[in-house]
Amino acid sequence: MLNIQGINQYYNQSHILWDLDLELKEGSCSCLLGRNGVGKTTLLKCITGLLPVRDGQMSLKGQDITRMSTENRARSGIGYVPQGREIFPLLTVEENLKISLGARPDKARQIPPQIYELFPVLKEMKHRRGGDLSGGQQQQLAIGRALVLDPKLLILDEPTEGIQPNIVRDIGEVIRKLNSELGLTVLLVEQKLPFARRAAEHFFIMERGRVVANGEMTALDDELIQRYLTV
Ligand SMILES: Nc1ncnc2c1ncn2[C@@H]1O[C@H](COP(=O)(O)OP(=O)(O)OP(=O)(O)O)[C@@H](O)[C@H]1O
Repeated sequence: MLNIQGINQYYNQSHILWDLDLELKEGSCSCLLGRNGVGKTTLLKCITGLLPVRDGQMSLKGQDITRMSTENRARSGIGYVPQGREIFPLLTVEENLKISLGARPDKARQIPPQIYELFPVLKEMKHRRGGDLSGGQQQQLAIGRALVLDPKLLILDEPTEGIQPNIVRDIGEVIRKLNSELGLTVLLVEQKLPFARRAAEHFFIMERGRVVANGEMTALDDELIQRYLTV
């Protein structure tokens, strides 16, 4: 459903992504792995349109999105939960969720009830300011905000970073549910291997701006871990 072919990306003169290819199958749940600085976040930002690619091609469900704006990619079905969550601390939980409503093609005015069903804590706290929530609650809010747009592909950048273990478990369950029950295609960047193994069925490993290995999560063995992931 997402097809990336030969993309190159630069920060000024620094060449970060090198002829990178990646393909996500419809309904799959994949984890992007790799040591710090190999280009994982950069790749996610290229997929969402936050960063331009110099060349190469990206398509979503057959539609060329390579030069499409971030807003139009969101409307086309790409949901993004950024690293560090980036919620609006002074807006309430409800306002944080409503901000995305304007971009829905159907111009819905109400927050889809499913979001409060997935994250009951957001309903309980809907009048609280985003900045007053715990890290785990803010992460749930960031995922909820991405879901407001009813995405087909959900991209999450380190969703468990700095979050207490019981909430990490909840987030893992929500990701599984979104993928297996609601059919969303999921791509996440994750440093915690046990979480990655539980949440995703496929892996992609990046090194120096390229995808150097990929496969079923069950094939992620000690040799690959030693070679590409151990610090
Ligand atoms: N805004 C920027 N300007 C210049 N260089 C950048 C910028 N953002 C990232 N880089 C560099 O690009 C490279 C890839 O960074 P990126 O954040 O994509 O890696 P990553 O694999 O996500 O790492 P991490 O696991 O630490 O988040 C790194 O060398 C980083 O220093």
